[in-house]
Amino acid sequence: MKINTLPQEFIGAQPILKILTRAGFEAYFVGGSVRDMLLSQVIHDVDIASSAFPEEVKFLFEKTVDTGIQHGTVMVLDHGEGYEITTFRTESTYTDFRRPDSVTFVRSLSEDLKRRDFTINALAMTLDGEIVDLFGGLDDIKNGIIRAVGDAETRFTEDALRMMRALRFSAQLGFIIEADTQKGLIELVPNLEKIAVERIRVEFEKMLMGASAANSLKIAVQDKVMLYLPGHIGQWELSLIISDLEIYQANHIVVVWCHLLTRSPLKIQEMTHFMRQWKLSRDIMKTVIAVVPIVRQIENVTILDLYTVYSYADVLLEILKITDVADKTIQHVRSILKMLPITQSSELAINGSDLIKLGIVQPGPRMGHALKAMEKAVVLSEVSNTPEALTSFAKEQFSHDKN
Ligand SMILES: Nc1ccn([C@@H]2O[C@H](COP(=O)(O)OP(=O)(O)OP(=O)(O)O)[C@@H](O)[C@H]2O)c(=O)n1
Repeated sequence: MKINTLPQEFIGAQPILKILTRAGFEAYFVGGSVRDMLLSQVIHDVDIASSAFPEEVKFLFEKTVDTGIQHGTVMVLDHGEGYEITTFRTESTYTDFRRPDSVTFVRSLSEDLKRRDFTINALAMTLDGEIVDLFGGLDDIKNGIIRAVGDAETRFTEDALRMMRALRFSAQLGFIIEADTQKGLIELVPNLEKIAVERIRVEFEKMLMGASAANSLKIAVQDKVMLYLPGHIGQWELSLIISDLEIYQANHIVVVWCHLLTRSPLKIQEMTHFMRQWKLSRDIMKTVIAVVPIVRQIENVTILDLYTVYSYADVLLEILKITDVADKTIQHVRSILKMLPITQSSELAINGSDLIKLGIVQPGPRMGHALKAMEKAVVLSEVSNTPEALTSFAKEQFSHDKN
């Protein structure tokens, strides 16, 4: 198969491939960029794989940076753009970054492609758009299948994170996981415990933001993946989360965590412990701690007796259909927001430069604090949103502050 009109992202990198091939090396576009182009998705980084060894790449190009030389990756700088060139290699180098592996460089593209995770990620493309498909990746893209390259157990043993990647790609692309690949996953899922939490978290978050998140989470529950992830989310909460995700998915990682914890019965202290287990950033933890109690109050979530739910399922579902809890909550939040004097800080009647002109606050770190205080006072209707009211409020509050 040949792609006649290459997307811009590849055209910019074509001169790099030309230099490599003219010097007698093989060079291809590989990995996610080729997959995303074929799926008409946004192309992120264009990766290049080559038979040239790192020293040979550095000899051929004027400006290079050793971004991952021990793994065979050199970045070439060209017209302000950076392109990563990785030498064809055999062993998996995807294991935990805290345990650097030995890498064997090879001169053959097929050796390189066959140690990649899934057929859809094991496609290569030549400089002029010819697709190299050694493992049926094109058919799998057409038919919507996540299939390990060769033997699934071997691929998952090389890097257990690939099991999370299978679920993540399945959620993002709406692809099914092929039977042998799923069998390998079920077999090797305990190996997830050996993987750094940070790596698992990235895949888990991407999975939950995918359009088919509900389906992937269902598989994760059925195949016991959830048992090997940090923290503990109970069966009942998981089923709630899955049914939420069937309709709507988070568009940001903060929303992912707020959603999960809203559905959990954890108290604040326990939530902090759970989030530490997942090694979430301070910022995300702070947001979750602020947002979740509010959402819970609005929804008035109660912990239900599972057996009662089971016994009265039909009646309960009918009542829920009628009361439509989620929709009511959204309307409630919207009506609260509508009643507030402002919806964002830019609507404040005076701004930072007004405060400077009035000589109340000097430019510097106190400015942010002063603006936040004005915003909060207006939102809580302690001060009217007029220049006069805000000026006297600011004078009273801040003019004695030292800048
Ligand atoms: N555990 C992994 C990670 C990556 N890869 C290979 O390395 C390529 C690049 O990996 P990465 O940039 O992590 O992911 P992408 O597939 O590009 O996907 P995304 O950009 O959506 O993360 C993949 O396509 C795949 O061929 C792999 O075989 N095993």
